[in-house]
Amino acid sequence: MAVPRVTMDVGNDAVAVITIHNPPVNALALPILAGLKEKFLEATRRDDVKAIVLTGGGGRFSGGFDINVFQSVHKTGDRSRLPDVSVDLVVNTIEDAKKPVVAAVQGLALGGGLELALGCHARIAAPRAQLGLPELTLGIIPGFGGTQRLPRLVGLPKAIEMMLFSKSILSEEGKKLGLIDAIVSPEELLKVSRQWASDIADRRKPWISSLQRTDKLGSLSEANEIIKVAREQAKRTAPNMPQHQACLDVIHEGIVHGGYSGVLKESDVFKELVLTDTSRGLVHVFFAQRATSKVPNVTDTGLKPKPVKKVAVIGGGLMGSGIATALILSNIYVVLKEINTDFLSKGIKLIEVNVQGLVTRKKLTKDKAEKALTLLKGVLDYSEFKDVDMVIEAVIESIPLKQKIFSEIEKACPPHCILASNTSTIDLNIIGEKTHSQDRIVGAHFFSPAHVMPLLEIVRTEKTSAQVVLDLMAVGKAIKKVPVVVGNCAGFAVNRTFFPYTQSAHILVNLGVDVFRIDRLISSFGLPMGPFQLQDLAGYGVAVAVSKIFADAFPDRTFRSPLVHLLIKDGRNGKNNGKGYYIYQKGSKPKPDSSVLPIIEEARRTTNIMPGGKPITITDKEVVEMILFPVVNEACRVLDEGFVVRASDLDVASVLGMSFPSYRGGIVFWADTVGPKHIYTSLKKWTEVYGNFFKPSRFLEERATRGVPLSAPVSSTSKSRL
Ligand SMILES: C[C@H](O)CC(=O)SCCNC(=O)CCNC(=O)[C@H](O)C(C)(C)COP(=O)(O)OP(=O)(O)OC[C@H]1O[C@@H](n2cnc3c(N)ncnc32)[C@H](O)[C@@H]1OP(=O)(O)O
Repeated sequence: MAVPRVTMDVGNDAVAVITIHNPPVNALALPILAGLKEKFLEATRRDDVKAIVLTGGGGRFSGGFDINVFQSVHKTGDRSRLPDVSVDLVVNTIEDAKKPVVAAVQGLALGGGLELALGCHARIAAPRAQLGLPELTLGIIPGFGGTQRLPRLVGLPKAIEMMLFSKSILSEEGKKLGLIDAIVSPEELLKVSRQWASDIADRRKPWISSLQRTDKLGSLSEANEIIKVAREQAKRTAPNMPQHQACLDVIHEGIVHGGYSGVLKESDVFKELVLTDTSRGLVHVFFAQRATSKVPNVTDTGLKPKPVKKVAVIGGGLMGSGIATALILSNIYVVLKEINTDFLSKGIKLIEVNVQGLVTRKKLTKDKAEKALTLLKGVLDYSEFKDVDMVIEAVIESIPLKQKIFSEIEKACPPHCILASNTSTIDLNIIGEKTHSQDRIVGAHFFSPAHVMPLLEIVRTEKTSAQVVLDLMAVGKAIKKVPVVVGNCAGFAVNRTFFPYTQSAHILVNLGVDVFRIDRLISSFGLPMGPFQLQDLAGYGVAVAVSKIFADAFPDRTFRSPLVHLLIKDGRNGKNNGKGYYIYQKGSKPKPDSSVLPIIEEARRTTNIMPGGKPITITDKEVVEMILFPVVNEACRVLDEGFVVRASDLDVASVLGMSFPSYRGGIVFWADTVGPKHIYTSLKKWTEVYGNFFKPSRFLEERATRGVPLSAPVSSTSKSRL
């Protein structure tokens, strides 16, 4: 691995080009920051240098401060590892240098990388360079002066949008906003930047310190109003995260007391936020997500992914149409197969609606939408399957139907074709039982809506070949999903881990706890909605089918709640027919439906589990724990039985597939934050009172007793299914 370094070359034009070399993204590791200081001081000292250009090697300016440093601060609690860069390097050494500095930006300038460029006296960029301050996604705020300089260059509303929503822009937009001074081709970038720096030194171009500017800030009252609106919005969109309000506090400081005062406050707040649980969770998710692309015996074997250009999707329902949408949006040719013209046109219509929805929400241009739809072809037979590289079956969860389809596609497709199923629960060995192609059979489990949700759970059986897994991972990345490779068991890793979630919610209701209170508490914890609203959204058919599969697979820990059947008997089917636990009316938010209460009473009478026939008294915290600890318990079994490569894969899957709050780091990380011992003793106590559903797993018991985190690697004696 190349050693991170900073180089300096001084040309005949008396311009020193200082270059950051730290592949792949030129992260600002501590030696890089030290190297920058040293080279800037040297350039300032040398008489043969009149101006400086700062750039990054390998076609990228910089992906920002080295996030590994945050991780080591999280492990040690030692904040002194965070360097004092903002004042010492950016203000004193770069912005206040006696020689002008120009940033030559290409590829990307993110976080601390962009902040270095903001401290320069001009910025020249190559086309389509990505510029942004995504620090809030790591639970912190920009810490190298970005909260002060960005508003001064692009105005307060745009700067707040870029920081609070971590929204990056391209250099073309940056030019329009005044963030970038000129856009030139990559070949010309250094030449023009050197000339620009020379021109500033010779006073042919203005020498501007961003921190001193106030022309784009507007009046104090305007600024106050903008910040107030942003605060209200952040309260709604990021209620459990401190960094949003903190960022606005720091921006406000700079508006009221000047940029330098803002920089000082920013530096303090940045360091405080690094040690919050939010930052710990988000930094963990950042690395955990990247770790999912490393799969032992697959990505370390020297195999290369084979191109997948044409995919057949079988079934044009909600899932099939979503999957087809995701594929065509990434330029993959799709054949959609249905059993009759009526279903086929419905499937195609759903895809068109999906694509149009993205255009309406401004996530896709009209041109790209039209181009994507030209890649779709609807068919009623297998004749188009003769040259497909992959089939994704997405029909209803019926074993005989899936077995029939797999026998047919084995004959209809070329021998290299990947045979994937989007089943969310059925054992893949059973699906492929009637074929001779077990090595090509794999699960491609998308989450609904498939063109929006980022997770792709790749289910590998003992027979699936490494090449097939690798190819599917590559397809997943090509369609902008995060592929997580898991083993083959009932519900696979994600649905299996989360099956106790709805179950425990039903136990609580049958113990006398109010459904709407449960939903409110789970939403406040950070999931987008509670278990009952989620059940309404999915429709009760799904709830019945899924609970049957888990009841068969795990009868010892299944709670049979009569509630859903009673709701169906009452003519309810959740959001589908507008009536569930909530009432759904077009254009308004779901309203709790009090007429559901007698049905709940009936369920309670049937189960009769309330101690002494009276509703239990329980705190808000206990409600959340009684719903989530059984999920942690199941996660422990999934880890113990070796169905995921590493614990952090379950964290990523829970965040991207189940919308578990990323700022809590994912299900296992959160459990370790809460403490295995507390989880174990709580489950044990509930088992005594409420039965075996809560019984702690062997893995949890052992780790809690030995004081080992749940995320610590599973011992090599355990059986890995991967
Ligand atoms: C003081 C400052 O204000 C604080 C900061 O600057 S905090 C940092 C702000 N910057 C960011 O948040 C950017 C984070 N990085 C990214 O979003 C993306 O990595 C990227 C857009 C730069 C590149 O994406 P992509 O090309 O898909 O590559 P990706 O797989 O993500 O990253 C490549 C490698 O670089 C590493 N990396 C990326 N950015 C990094 C960073 N800022 N620090 C350390 N490592 C980083 C990744 O961990 C990965 O390592 P691996 O190969 O060992 O898994």
